[in-house]
Amino acid sequence: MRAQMENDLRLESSLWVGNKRYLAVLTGWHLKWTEADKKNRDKKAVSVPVAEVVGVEEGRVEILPHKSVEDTDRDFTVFYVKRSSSRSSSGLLWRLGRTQFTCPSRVLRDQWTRHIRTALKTHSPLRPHRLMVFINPFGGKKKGRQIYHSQVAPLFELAGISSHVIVTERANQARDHLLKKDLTGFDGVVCVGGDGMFSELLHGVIGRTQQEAGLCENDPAVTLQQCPLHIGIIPAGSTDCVCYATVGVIDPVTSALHIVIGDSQPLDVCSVHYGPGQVKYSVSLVGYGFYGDVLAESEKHRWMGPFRYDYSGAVVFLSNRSYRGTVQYLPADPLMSSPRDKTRCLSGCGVCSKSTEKLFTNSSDEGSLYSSYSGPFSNESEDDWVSVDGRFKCVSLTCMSSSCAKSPLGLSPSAHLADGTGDLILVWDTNPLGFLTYLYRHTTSQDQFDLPFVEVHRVKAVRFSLASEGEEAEDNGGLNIGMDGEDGGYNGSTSRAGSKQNLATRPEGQTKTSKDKTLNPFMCGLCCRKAPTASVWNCDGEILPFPKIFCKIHGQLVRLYARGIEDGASLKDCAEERLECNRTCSLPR
Ligand SMILES: Nc1ncnc2c1ncn2[C@@H]1O[C@H](COP(=O)(O)OP(=O)(O)OP(=O)(O)O)[C@@H](O)[C@H]1O
Ligand SMILES: CCCCCCCCCCCCC/C=C/[C@@H](O)[C@H](CO)NC(C)=O
Ligand SMILES: [Ca+2]
Repeated sequence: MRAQMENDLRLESSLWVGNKRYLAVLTGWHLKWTEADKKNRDKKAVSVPVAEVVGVEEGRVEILPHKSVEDTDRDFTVFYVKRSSSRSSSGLLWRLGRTQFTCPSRVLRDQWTRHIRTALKTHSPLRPHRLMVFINPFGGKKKGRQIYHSQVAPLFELAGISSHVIVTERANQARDHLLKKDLTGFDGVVCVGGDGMFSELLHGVIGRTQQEAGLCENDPAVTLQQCPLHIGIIPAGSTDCVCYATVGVIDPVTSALHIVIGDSQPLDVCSVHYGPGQVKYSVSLVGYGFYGDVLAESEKHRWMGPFRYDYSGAVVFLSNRSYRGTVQYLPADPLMSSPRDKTRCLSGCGVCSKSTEKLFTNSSDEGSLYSSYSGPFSNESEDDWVSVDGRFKCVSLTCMSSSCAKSPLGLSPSAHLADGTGDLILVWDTNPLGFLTYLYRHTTSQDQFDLPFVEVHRVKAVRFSLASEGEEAEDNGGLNIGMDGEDGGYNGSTSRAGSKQNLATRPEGQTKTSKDKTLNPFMCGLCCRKAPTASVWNCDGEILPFPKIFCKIHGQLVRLYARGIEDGASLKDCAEERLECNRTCSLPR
């Protein structure tokens, strides 16, 4: 059947590109053209997977930066994905490649365009035909509209995608639209903005899917239904962490091309249950302590634009806070992978593919992806939970590496996009220099987990609650100085929650005295106020002012128009220094 289709689509002709003659061959999977010299010996050859052909047009056509069409009888123009490596990021930049072919006759030209279009339909079933696009005109540097109209819309038009564009007028408009309005006929939704806009789409798409399935998303016991609508991200925000961690570059053209060719990347999602029966979703960071405080501080300075995070980071760092609490987690299967295994989740990741088989019972059947998910944990008991009690600088949970321009390897460099787990990072209270070392290592290829006051666990679920008032009063608000070890390092232990050996594992050396305070050069008056006893949660850039939460990772709950990070030159540098590639398939597909 497949061979028959392959044969029907096959086309082979001698065509001209400029003033050179080429042998052009279209099979079901590739379009290849090979330069032929006078003796017909092969010279230069270009091969483009059909899956990466963007479109074909009659005549001599140009799209970017401006559209121009010369309507000639014997010419056709093929547009496709062309890679160029970029040293400043971890992935590869994609550009629109273009080749103009001249045929000996109009009949042959029409045969070529027809065959290429049929091949696209046959081999790229996930290419979108209709998209709903939400533009946040105020995200990042406020260039969302311009980015969409100049760099993205022409590509959508070339690929024959019809888009319904909504420029938002208020926060949560995109989310509400997805929850309430008619979405019939749309293949996917796209946001032009930052992580906050992505989060709106995430909530809208997940909420809508559960509504339609008659499921109560607020109930932590419910196994959520996979979302059929794909999400595309055109980066135009401040951090653009989700885009960076799933594509490897912050580049609107690259992201638009991933959408156009219908790439599909499953993504783990963490549901965060808080307050009286409420839920939020996160893919990049559920963070308490430092990251919560930075977000709360940065919201006061939105007018600064993307710089607000640097400013607030410095303010919060200088205030040197830490918080007491109890963290409980359900460990993931250690045989599958580990956050310290120094691998990296790249396009075609083997760990994620193995997880697909585990997460979905009939993974060989594509249609079953949305129906037979077995849930993040069905067999575990209370005895499987591990409980940790102490004073923390920050507690972070991330479903993916959360790499971004500031931290090219991310919060957890070996985390996976679609393995059904998250990485829980506990940074125990330490002195300012120690914590600065931890933060600084995010910006380099040094291992931020190789510090005595940091631990990381691959998990399926997490609970957090504040210390009781008595415990908190006992050791509130102190400061240390000096590097790790005796003064601030962690030497606590953990216990199984269910085994009731429990808790009280406060790291030694963290008793705060007034003498410590007088020694601290970072005080600058900021700490003279009584330190707050509770922080807030940062849920992908949104503040959750409820300390007590329950988080559960839902493997591959949504799908993005992306394919994970492609191995680029700069990534190779990282790999040589510290990380090994665990990709199982070679690209392009
Ligand atoms: N028209 C609008 N007016 C005000 N706020 C909006 C509007 N449209 C969307 N928003 C909200 O603005 C918030 C921030 O937007 P966005 O994420 O696009 O940019 P950012 O905050 O600069 O980037 P990042 O989230 O990557 O740091 C989002 O949470 C979104 O809910
Ligand atoms: C001395 C240098 C210190 C530099 C510290 C760099 C630490 C970078 C860590 C970045 C983690 C980003 C995680 C992403 C979070 C997003 O969900 C969220 C929304 O955009 N962004 C923020 C900043 O909260
Ligand atoms: Ca994951």
